[in-house]
Amino acid sequence: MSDRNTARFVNIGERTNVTGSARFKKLIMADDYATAVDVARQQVENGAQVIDVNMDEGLLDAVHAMTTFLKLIAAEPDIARVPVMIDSSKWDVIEAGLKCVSGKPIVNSISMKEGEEEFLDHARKCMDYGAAAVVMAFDETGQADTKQRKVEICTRAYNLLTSIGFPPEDIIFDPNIFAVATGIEEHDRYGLDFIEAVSEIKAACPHAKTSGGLSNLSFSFRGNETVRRAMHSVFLYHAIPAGLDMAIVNAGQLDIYDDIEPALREACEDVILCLRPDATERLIDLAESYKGRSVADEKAAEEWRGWAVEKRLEHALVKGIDAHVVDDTEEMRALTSEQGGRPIEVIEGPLMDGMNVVGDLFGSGKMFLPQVVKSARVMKKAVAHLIPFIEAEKDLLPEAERKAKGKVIMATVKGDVHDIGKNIVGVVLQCNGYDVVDMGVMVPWQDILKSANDNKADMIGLSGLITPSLDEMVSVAEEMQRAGMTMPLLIGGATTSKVHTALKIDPAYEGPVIHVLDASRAVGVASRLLSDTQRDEFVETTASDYQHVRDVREGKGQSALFTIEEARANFYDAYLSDKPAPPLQPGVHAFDEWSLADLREYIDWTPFFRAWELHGTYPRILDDEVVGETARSLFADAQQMLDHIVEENWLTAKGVAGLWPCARDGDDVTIHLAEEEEHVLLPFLRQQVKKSRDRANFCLADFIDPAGDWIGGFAVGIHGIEPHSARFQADKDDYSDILLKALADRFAEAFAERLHQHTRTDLWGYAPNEQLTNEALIKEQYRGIRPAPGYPACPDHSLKPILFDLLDAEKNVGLTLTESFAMYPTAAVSGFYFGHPESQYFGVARIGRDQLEDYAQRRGVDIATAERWLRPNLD
Ligand SMILES: C[S@@+](CC[C@H](N)C(=O)[O-])C[C@H]1O[C@@H](n2cnc3c(N)ncnc32)[C@H](O)[C@@H]1O
Repeated sequence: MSDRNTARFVNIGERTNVTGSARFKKLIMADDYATAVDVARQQVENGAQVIDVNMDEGLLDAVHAMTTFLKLIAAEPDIARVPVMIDSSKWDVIEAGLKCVSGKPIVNSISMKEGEEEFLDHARKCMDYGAAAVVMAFDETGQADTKQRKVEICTRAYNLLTSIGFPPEDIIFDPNIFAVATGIEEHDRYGLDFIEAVSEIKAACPHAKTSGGLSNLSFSFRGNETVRRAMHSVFLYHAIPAGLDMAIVNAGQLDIYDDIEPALREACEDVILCLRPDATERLIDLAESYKGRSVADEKAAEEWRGWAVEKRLEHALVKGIDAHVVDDTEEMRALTSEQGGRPIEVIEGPLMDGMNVVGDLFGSGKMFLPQVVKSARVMKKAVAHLIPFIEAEKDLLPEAERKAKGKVIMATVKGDVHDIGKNIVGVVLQCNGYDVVDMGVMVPWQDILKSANDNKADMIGLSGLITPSLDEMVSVAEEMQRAGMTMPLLIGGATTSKVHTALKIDPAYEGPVIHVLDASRAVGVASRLLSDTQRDEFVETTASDYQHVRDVREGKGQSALFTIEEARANFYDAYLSDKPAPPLQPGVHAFDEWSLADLREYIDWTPFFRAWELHGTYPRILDDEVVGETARSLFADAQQMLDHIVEENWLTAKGVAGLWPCARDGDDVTIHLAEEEEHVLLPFLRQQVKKSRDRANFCLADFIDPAGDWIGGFAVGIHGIEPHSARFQADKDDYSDILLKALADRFAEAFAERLHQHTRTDLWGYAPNEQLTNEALIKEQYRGIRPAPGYPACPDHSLKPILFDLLDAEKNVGLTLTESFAMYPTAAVSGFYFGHPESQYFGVARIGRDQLEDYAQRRGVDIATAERWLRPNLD
């Protein structure tokens, strides 16, 4: 905003509002009032002259929260010097608040929504407390949207209020700021109508003031802070001279009008003042180039655009900025051509030089994965621009091919659908000059071997996330051996390990086998394998390292096991009188479309950063000295994509939860499906490793009463990523594609958390009054557990078909299982619910031959099948 405007304009701080600030909400929900008071203090320090306080949140006792908070800030002289705006849609909360404020309060808000009588009743109460009141332009028929309605309603309210002696200087009209640039034509005049209405209201209602909630205006640009700030400043620049006295704003976030980039300022002005029919489109187009940029970035941005084209390309690659890369690549190509050069030289010269800088920074730990993936996106866009030129030249110069450092076949093995890790490694290799043939997911060994031969590949990289994939990788190695291949085999993915690679995969194949710990090691491994000078030594060192792992394992012997009978005798003796009461709502409950906006609040962000190989706990990671900057930028991009996902309904969250009567029968839990007179057996495994006397040999069945009890199950899945993923891939945008997949995974986990909570409070209802913050949920500070098949307490993935049948998960959630029991869509979670207060997670670990045979018999399968299912728990 301009300096000339600020003098008499009043900023109302908006951060002490649980509906508008996730952080403030978190603090209040966690009863952390001390930090919440600091939020108010910061608002005042940042220039807020009034602070708006809102505690309208379904799970909160808003009266209690409002009174507690107001009393606390009343005791802080540096905060209490500014008036408080008590903001609630509930009158009892407002009245409770009025009782706690010592200075002049402001009520936000009253209106004629419920008719004149209630309006005047509330107005009289405000007068009793000496409070000013925000009067919304809202009447019995709804909110005022046009200028005419705004003026009409406010004038009518003014006449009513002054007729009962309400002081006109205590009236603050809020004629509703609505979102503009939404793409809906009727919204085009919203900004202008507000500004013009303010001017007319001020003329018609002497001494009354006007206000508005500014953040609505720019709602269409959520996540794009630069554009939002510019819109707000431009809006105020015009609304204040028209008579706007105050607005609810983030006081620390207003730009100086004259400092806004002229093109952006003009585009905002066109939208807000409705100056041209294509104003929205123009602003949206322009907004693209401001995405994810801070004000400091922008200043830097202007500077680098003046550099020489080679430097600009390098800068774009290192910073991952794709906004101008096609123009710059074209400029470079034209320049090269003028000097008699060929288009391929643009790749081999400046683009590869830039990527080498990226590679060096990544290799030396000065750059991190998300940035590298962004750089790769820039590179791909540049290369895509050059390809037609290179191809057009091919007839003339058939040898004009890019010389790759090597060719790598990448695949997620048969039965597995997870590909985030594989995609990240693929991108990292590509941007370091390797040709990557990405075969996708669920690839059978036959196809992998064929593609390796057809493409004359230099190596194969296998990826997998679930434990059955480990076996599949052994099969690929065996088949490569049988086919007489010699190329290196790279192994990666969450459940893979150096030990498993050394013990199981390496012995199956005589060629080099290398476990790649994470994407940051992939380039180092690939380059050493292809280096004339380093290869032999690297292969030998790794092989002897793996031999050493095998020797140690051999010499160490294995932990002693109880017999299965001894282990059962040492079961965990839960205090069964504490078992949960029967559910309030037994049976199966399907949820077709759980609100994504609700799930967003339940996201656990720490694993999100881990997926991008940024290690640290959220939110501290954002301030981490080393990775903080990258984490913040990645997080901002994630928020921006989340805004789109939620507002434009990109994804659908489907879930199902079931609660069934059951009883423990040895290590089985028998579920009684009453209506069908049918029994379903859930066979669990028991720890067999010898324990000292006071430690039990756990089995999940131990948490269930043999005399009768209840157990639950759930499955959730996130649908709908495909069209968006395809769009990103078509746009050569791996960064957004990986981001989307990682966010879909986050939604699945958040849904599992949310549904478990709903089960405890409502469906099962054994914890009806539970009120935990998201942090407490993530720390599992609730009663009960939700063990997932494939995880250590129930490691057998083959329990999933049983669970899916009970829940009818295919129909209710649209989930299917691969032959290795991986769930599809990939962003999915399933598991059991145990409600006993002593139920806990543990690891089954190694089991004996006796339990294997017993388990095979209980499941009604042959030993070989049981062996396949339980392989990770055998020797
Ligand atoms: C993998 S984390 C996921 C939650 C995390 N907040 C997230 O968003 O990614 C925790 C879940 O894994 C499963 N889990 C963890 N340890 C387990 C164990 N020992 N046995 C069975 N399931 C386990 C449970 O389903 C638990 O809720």
